[in-house]
Amino acid sequence: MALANKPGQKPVVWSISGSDCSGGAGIAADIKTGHGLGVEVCCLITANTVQNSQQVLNINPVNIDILQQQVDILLEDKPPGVIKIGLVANSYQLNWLALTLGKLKQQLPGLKVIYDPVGQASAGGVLSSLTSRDISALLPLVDVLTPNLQEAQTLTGLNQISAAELAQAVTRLGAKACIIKGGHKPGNSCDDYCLDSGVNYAPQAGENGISYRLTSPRYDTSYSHGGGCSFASALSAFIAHGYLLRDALTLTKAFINQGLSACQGINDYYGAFEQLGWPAGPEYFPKVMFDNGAGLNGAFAPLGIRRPAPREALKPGGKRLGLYPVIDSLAWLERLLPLGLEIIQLRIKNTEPDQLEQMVADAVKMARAHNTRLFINDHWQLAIKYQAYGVHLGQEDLHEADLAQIQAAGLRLGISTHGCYEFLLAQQLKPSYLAIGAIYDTQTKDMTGQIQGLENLSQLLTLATDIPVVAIGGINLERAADVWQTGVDSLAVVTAITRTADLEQAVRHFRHIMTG
Ligand SMILES: Cc1ncc(COP(=O)(O)OP(=O)(O)O)c(N)n1
Ligand SMILES: Cc1nc(C(=O)O)sc1CCOP(=O)(O)O
Ligand SMILES: [Mg+2]
Repeated sequence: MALANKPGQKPVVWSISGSDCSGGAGIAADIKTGHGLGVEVCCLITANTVQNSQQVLNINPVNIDILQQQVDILLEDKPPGVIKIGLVANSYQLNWLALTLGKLKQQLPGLKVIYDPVGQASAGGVLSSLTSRDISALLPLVDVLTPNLQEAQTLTGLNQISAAELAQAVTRLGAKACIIKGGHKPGNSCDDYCLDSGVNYAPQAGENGISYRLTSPRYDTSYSHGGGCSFASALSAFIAHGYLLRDALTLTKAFINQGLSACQGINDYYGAFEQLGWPAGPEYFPKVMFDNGAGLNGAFAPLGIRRPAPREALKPGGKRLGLYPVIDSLAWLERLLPLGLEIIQLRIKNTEPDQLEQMVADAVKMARAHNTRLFINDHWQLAIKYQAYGVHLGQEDLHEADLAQIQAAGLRLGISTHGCYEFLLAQQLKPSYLAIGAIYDTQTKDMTGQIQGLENLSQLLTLATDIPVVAIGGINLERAADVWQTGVDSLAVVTAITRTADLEQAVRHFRHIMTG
């Protein structure tokens, strides 16, 4: 996805919410957040509220005729990528909104709707008299609902159940995804729980979607008026930029943590949340809670320079790994091994089990004879059986493979990631390398919705630790220098090797780029 921050290229978010005259919440929060995150915010104001840090005096709903005129005129030249809904002040507005969203969704097929069900001001005071029954009429049109724990309980009428069960109850009411925010729950950490039943393309999502928890330490500050609105508007902005929900939420949490951290320790004045723009440091990013039952404590072995020493130093002398061909046959291996590459992957798809086993056995023997590090894609049991140098696993495989067994057998592990959510998740397993893809569109595999681009790759590299990073997807000789200059440790390629007319020359050119 491209981060279109330049004027004229900004994604458009419509904010349908109330004005807060004290400046912290509602439309004010949405505009400040949108400005910081490179989206254009169009404002459809539902109410002109009278409030300060202590109380809400009046709501003053806006007539739906005015809202309808605004929809009509904006559709002419600023159609939305995302609609963010905040305060819906009365049932007229709610009914109008349900009708209007239904029409807009038909007219604009990619449109996403994010709804932050604002009922109460954080200073105290009721902002909307709508009942949960009223609100539930809107939910089938909502892609992501962002209630806090209390709002989710009110909406579903369910108490004393976990965030996971609450999120399920909310999605049963019609919302495609639900994020239960943990900001108001006491404790040292702040956990947000997400159930995504299919808002975005997510290859590992099962029938019931994916669920996860993002956790961060709690920031001690009451300087957070408008934090809830800013959360939903940041999420809207990231989704408008084209991020998958899981990445948009991870970035949103980092955005919120960054704002709260700027006011850490300030508790004597009830001020507005600080919208500081794009998250600028790894310290603001949450931990992605993940459990595949492997119970791993340690790290996988680093990428030693040559077999067979099992625990050699990571990238000795700071040497980057360079070219990483990903091939599917012994014939390719035979041609590549004499060229003295540091690392090769055998990626075999759709081959009969006996033939597959023989191929893995032979490949391991051949690579060992050339002291080349051979990773086996997918087939981790065979990799262990024949003592390959390493295993490469995709995100889906992480839930099925026995990582503890791979680690105990002394094999290295490489993991594919596609965005900050997967990157942070995989980083916790301390693999031998992390792959990021797809950098560009690729002919080799359907990577719809997961193209990172150089900008996103560079941002992900700011989250990297000392684990080497491999870039993959659409990399060829013309693009190699740009990708290499981001600072990745390796370029993994399929077609740039397998479709070249002159293999030796292609390898030589790649090497030249990577030493330059
Ligand atoms: C270096 C590298 N990065 C990513 C991949 C993709 O692996 P995976 O997600 O397991 O998908 P398939 O390759 O199995 O289609 C890779 N193979 N190598
Ligand atoms: C196998 C694979 N995995 C990717 C990922 O992003 O995880 S992209 C990809 C295809 C790489 O092939 P080529 O170099 O021909 O574009
Ligand atoms: Mg795989």
